[in-house]
Amino acid sequence: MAATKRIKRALVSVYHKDGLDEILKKLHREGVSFVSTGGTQKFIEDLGLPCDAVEDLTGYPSILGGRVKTLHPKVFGGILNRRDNEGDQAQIVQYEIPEIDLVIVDLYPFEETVASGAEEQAIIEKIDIGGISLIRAAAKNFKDVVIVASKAQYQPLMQLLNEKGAETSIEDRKWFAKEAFAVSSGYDSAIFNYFDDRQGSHFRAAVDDPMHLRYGENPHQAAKFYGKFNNMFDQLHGKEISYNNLLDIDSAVNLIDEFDELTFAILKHNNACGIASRGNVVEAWKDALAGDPVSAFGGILITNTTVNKEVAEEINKIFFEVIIAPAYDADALEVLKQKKNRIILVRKECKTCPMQFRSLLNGVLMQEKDLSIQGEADLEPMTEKKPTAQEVEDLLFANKIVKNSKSNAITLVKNKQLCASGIGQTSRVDSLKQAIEKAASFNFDLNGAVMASDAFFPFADCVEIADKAGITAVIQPGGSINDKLSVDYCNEHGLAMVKTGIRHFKH
Ligand SMILES: NC(=O)c1ncn([C@@H]2O[C@H](COP(=O)(O)O)[C@@H](O)[C@H]2O)c1NC=O
Repeated sequence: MAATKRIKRALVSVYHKDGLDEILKKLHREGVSFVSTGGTQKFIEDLGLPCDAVEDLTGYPSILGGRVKTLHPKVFGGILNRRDNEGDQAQIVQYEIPEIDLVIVDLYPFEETVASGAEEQAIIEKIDIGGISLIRAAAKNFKDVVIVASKAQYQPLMQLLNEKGAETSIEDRKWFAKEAFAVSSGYDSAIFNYFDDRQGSHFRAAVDDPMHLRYGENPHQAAKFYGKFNNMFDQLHGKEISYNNLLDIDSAVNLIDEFDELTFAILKHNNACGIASRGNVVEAWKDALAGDPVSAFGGILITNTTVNKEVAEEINKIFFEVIIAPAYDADALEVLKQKKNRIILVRKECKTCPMQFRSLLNGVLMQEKDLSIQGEADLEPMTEKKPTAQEVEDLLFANKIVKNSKSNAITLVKNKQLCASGIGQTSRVDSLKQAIEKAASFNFDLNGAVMASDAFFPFADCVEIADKAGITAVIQPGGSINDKLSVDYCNEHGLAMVKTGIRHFKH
């Protein structure tokens, strides 16, 4: 019980004053006295409670336009002195420093100021110095001091006061200290993001309000998303987003962003199982669905055009989890909302993070996102036969899909429609065989189709299998010491092959 402490004096310095009334009144009833900075002091006194001015404690006024108000040994000595350290105690007596056992801070709203589009000078003034120092000091001395570092901790503090009066245990204080360091590290990360010219692009484990997810990869795993989902999407309908939903949504967005033409795509487990570019949304949907109507069940749908009622009625014939579009006609929404759980998302104008992170072992991997897109000018012919104009369009189309498919990946395309992909196989030959078999099972005629490979061909086996399936043109990165084997085969059998020089592994 030795670690139980009673709060006697609180330093309160909050930017937003709301939400504190009941806490302050309760603390007052428990005999706690207050010391406060200008605006907060006025707020406390307006509640009819006594409050000392921090200026009277320090003997200094607030100076430099409020940049220095609590930064003083009388304040920090009162927080940081170790109650069981003789030297510390002698010094606080010598310098007449009153002890402070509770610190309540609500920091200057830095992120909100940045988001409001304010001028740089206004933003810089919202970098809290005194408040963050108070938080760090009080959290460091959690053995003796309670730190309430943001409004999010008002409720736990109120609960504590209701349960125990002004008494706190070491466990209570340590919990508040942990929360305080989450606030201070999140705050500094936000400031770093502002100064970093790749804004928002780095890993911020400490963002203040992660999005709660329905569950993780499996229902027995809890999960959170550290990001700003609502900046990217408006959810119009459906159940709470899950971890797998987010992975699929990310894959869907990355895929659709490759296409300028009107396109519809269906994804399952992060890979496209159907995609087509067409002159109107109904045709695009129908030809995407034809790619693999079996896998489409329970899939993620994405398009880069408005969803109208006609296509909504077509889509409604199958079960799917999520639909993403830039806009929906009102009558289309009525149709899509018929199923209660369906997640309907409007994609907003908002950039995705240009960096990728992945946790493994005891750390986090970071890499630039694969943002390389190949156009016609990037295609280098490798064979005597050159691809036709139609084949070039299909090769570029296939290359965009294979880039967004799990390696080893092979994609077969005809007339800007995905015929089939082979994905996530340990050998490229297996990927190709899987794709050919799948295309056949959905009645695709591969004569005149094209093949994309996410990495080079070490042997001629893939082009040989492709040729026998009717494929007439191939796109690949090139760069194998054995490129010649595949090129020779294509020359002997009249296939066109182009290389891009860019590998698109996706593990
Ligand atoms: N400069 C200081 O010494 C200082 N001490 C506390 N603050 C902040 O001042 C705000 C409260 O000011 P007021 O009580 O005057 O409204 C709080 O957000 C607190 O985090 C300070 N301001 C910025 O650093």
